[in-house]
Amino acid sequence: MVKVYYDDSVKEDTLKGKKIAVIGYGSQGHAHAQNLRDNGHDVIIGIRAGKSADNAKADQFDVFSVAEASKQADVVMVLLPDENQGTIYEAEIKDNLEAGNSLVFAHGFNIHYDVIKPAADVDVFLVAPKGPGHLVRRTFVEGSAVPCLFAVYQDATGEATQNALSYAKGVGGTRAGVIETTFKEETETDLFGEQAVLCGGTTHLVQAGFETLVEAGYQPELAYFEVLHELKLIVDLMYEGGMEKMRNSISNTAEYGDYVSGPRVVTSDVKAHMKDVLTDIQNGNFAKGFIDDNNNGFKEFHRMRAEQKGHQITEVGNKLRDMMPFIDQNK
Ligand SMILES: NC(=O)C1=CN([C@@H]2O[C@H](COP(=O)(O)OP(=O)(O)OC[C@H]3O[C@@H](n4cnc5c(N)ncnc54)[C@H](OP(=O)(O)O)[C@@H]3O)[C@@H](O)[C@H]2O)C=CC1
Ligand SMILES: CC[C@](O)(C(C)=O)C(=O)O
Ligand SMILES: [Mg+2]
Ligand SMILES: [Mg+2]
Repeated sequence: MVKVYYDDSVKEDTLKGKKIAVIGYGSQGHAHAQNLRDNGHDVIIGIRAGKSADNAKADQFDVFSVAEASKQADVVMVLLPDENQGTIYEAEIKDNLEAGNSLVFAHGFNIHYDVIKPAADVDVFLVAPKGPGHLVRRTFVEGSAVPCLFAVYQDATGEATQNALSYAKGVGGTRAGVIETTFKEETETDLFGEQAVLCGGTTHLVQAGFETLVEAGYQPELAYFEVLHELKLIVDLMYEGGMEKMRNSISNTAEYGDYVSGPRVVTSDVKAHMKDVLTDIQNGNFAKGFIDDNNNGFKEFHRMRAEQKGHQITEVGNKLRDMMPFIDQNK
């Protein structure tokens, strides 16, 4: 049985009194920095000039360049885009780490795929929230939390595990549960989850459902409510009580249709394709494609982003959400 760490399991808050530099103030950065500070940690921000830096200053943080923050800190948490971490680490972080410092990540990508090769005298660990950064902050403020994973890649001081747990507690993760993993397992499962189910799988399932209804002559607005808006309400029930609670709340008609038609849509072919996706993650093909495209100015990424934005579901959704003031699109 896996050990799950909760607040009570982390007796030694070893990072209290140490200086933590959060590098980057985007989705994860703003949440880690604010949650850690609210839990009594000493946090500074390392960031370039621009919107994120302005946000960090507006949130009353001391803001420095990436190099200066890395130099001042005992713990350097790298919350930059994965595709830029290698370059910024070489230019601004590497030479500012001292023996015994901690180099920390929220995703194992750059260590696992050998982009960043840290010096042997620093601790290297990850604390990876299993949820979007804005929800890491929102749930923390509401009194709950997003669960986290932690993993130790390199333990130079002998204190890396305790420090990782102290960090996980600082961002609120131990309120919900924190599980130990490895950089390999975190990287591969996170990439698989976001590609096959959480993001890629879900968006393309929703779009296919929307297109099927619209192409059959049904109203696009109705199709949006049916396959996108209501998805949240269904997933909320699964979040609260698993598939059982959701199936208990829907009609018998819907539950019967779930069993009869679900497997007609998500066929054994789909699982075979999922296995292909996992293989490309495990053998490094996905990482190579992502890194190569970034080196090529992200041409393919920007083409796909523009194509998706042009889909009819975007326009219909924007119009319908504008009519629902209780949905705060800027939250
Ligand atoms: N998004 C998420 O919810 C999750 C992310 N992660 C991981 O967390 C890490 C951060 O991802 P995420 O929060 O999405 O990243 P974001 O893109 O939201 O934020 C990146 C931050 O890095 C800053 N930045 C970019 N380039 C530079 C630079 N050259 N110098 C200094 N600062 C720079 C950006 O500032 P600017 O405004 O100036 O561009 C921004 O503040 C990644 O490893 C990711 O895999 C893990 C779990 C979930
Ligand atoms: C699901 C996407 C994610 O892995 C996350 C929010 O956990 C990410 O990389 O943003
Ligand atoms: Mg994730
Ligand atoms: Mg991810």
